[in-house]
Amino acid sequence: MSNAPIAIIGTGIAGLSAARTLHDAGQAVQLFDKSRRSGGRMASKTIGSGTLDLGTQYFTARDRRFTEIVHQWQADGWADQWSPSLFQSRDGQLSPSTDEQLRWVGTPTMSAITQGLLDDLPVTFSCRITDVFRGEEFWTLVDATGASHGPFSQVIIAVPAPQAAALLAAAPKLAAVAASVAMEPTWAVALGFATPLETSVEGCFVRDDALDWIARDHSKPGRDGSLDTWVLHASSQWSRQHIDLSREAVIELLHGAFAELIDCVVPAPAFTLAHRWLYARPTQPHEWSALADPGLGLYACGDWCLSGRVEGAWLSGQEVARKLLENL
Ligand SMILES: Cc1cc2nc3c(=O)[nH]c(=O)nc-3n(C[C@H](O)[C@H](O)[C@H](O)COP(=O)(O)OP(=O)(O)OC[C@H]3O[C@@H](n4cnc5c(N)ncnc54)[C@H](O)[C@@H]3O)c2cc1C
Ligand SMILES: NC(=O)c1ccc[n+]([C@@H]2O[C@H](COP(=O)([O-])OP(=O)(O)OC[C@H]3O[C@@H](n4cnc5c(N)ncnc54)[C@H](O)[C@@H]3O)[C@@H](O)[C@H]2O)c1
Repeated sequence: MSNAPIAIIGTGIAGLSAARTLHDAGQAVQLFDKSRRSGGRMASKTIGSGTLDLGTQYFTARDRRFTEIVHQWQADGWADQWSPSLFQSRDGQLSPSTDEQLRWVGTPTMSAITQGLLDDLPVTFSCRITDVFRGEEFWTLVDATGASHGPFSQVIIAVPAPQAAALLAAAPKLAAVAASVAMEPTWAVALGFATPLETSVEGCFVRDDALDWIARDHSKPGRDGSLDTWVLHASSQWSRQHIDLSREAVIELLHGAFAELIDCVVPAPAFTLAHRWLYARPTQPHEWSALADPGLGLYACGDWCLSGRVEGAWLSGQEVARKLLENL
């Protein structure tokens, strides 16, 4: 057995779930991410004095193992329950839609969870891995600048399926599985109002043309900042149809749809932002848990291996760590 560390590509919840478990089992890990910080689709955006959750809005916990870890995160101060005043909108009709479901958010921002998991594990940010190849004994990673990283004993790829497919070239069967997963885009828009909107809506499931979900970000626990902030998510279909639209045009259209939907006057926002998530969610859930070629030492995990939600991504990371440890 070699002393070379295990490389993990991706510091979203799946990669970090695996990293933490491997580290706790005494394995050395080295993480890489193309972004400047951890979180992936659970990342939060800093806007002036506050922050916004532009991707994941909340998460639910149905699996016992995930429920236990979420309670641990709550005890650590990284997560808390969010009980928004919930509505739904169908055919332009807004109506209350309360339920009993427990919903969780990171505190004070969604990214607090991945930051907590990352802690002081070794990580290289702003490093897009473009090639993963195996020599006689060890793995080497190559980044977009052409620089090499290694040697590594094993590699875990924890990125969205279409990006994972290219990095799994050394294991064609795994690459083919990843390549078979279609992922849908989501346009996200944030609006900040200087004066709070006069509505009791804090979250709304929408089934109209453009929008899919709206949330009063400011209503989540631990959020500060002076603006009344809202996040709007377009439906997969609308996002696909408007995939190449400019940010300004997307803000204008979704702001218009929001103003039509909400039951109050919507003044001009003091702040706007648009973000395009190209690989927001798999078109359907899968039951792979994680992909593994133990002989080679190449593994893959991510939300696309399970439910396409935070819970599925975390469970997939657990499963990849379990498989890897089992094969050491
Ligand atoms: C708009 C939106 C709303 C959502 N809402 C919810 C919700 O309300 N509830 C819920 O449960 N889930 C929601 N989700 C889904 C949830 O965010 C994901 O299921 C989960 O965060 C996926 O985690 P992951 O670790 O698998 O992938 P990611 O979070 O995508 O992490 C992958 C990481 O890999 C990095 N990366 C990619 N390619 C490379 C490369 N070549 N080299 C280096 N790094 C690379 C990326 O920068 C990223 O940090 C939402 C997603 C989006 C986009
Ligand atoms: N936009 C994206 O890219 C993206 C990606 C992944 C997940 N998501 C969203 O994340 C959420 C996570 O799913 P979950 O199962 O953890 O959460 P959940 O149980 O709250 O919601 C699941 C789905 O059930 C319906 N629903 C739930 N409560 C409702 C209510 N009170 N009134 C009306 N409809 C209600 C909605 O259609 C909702 O999408 C979903 O809403 C999903 O659409 C979005």
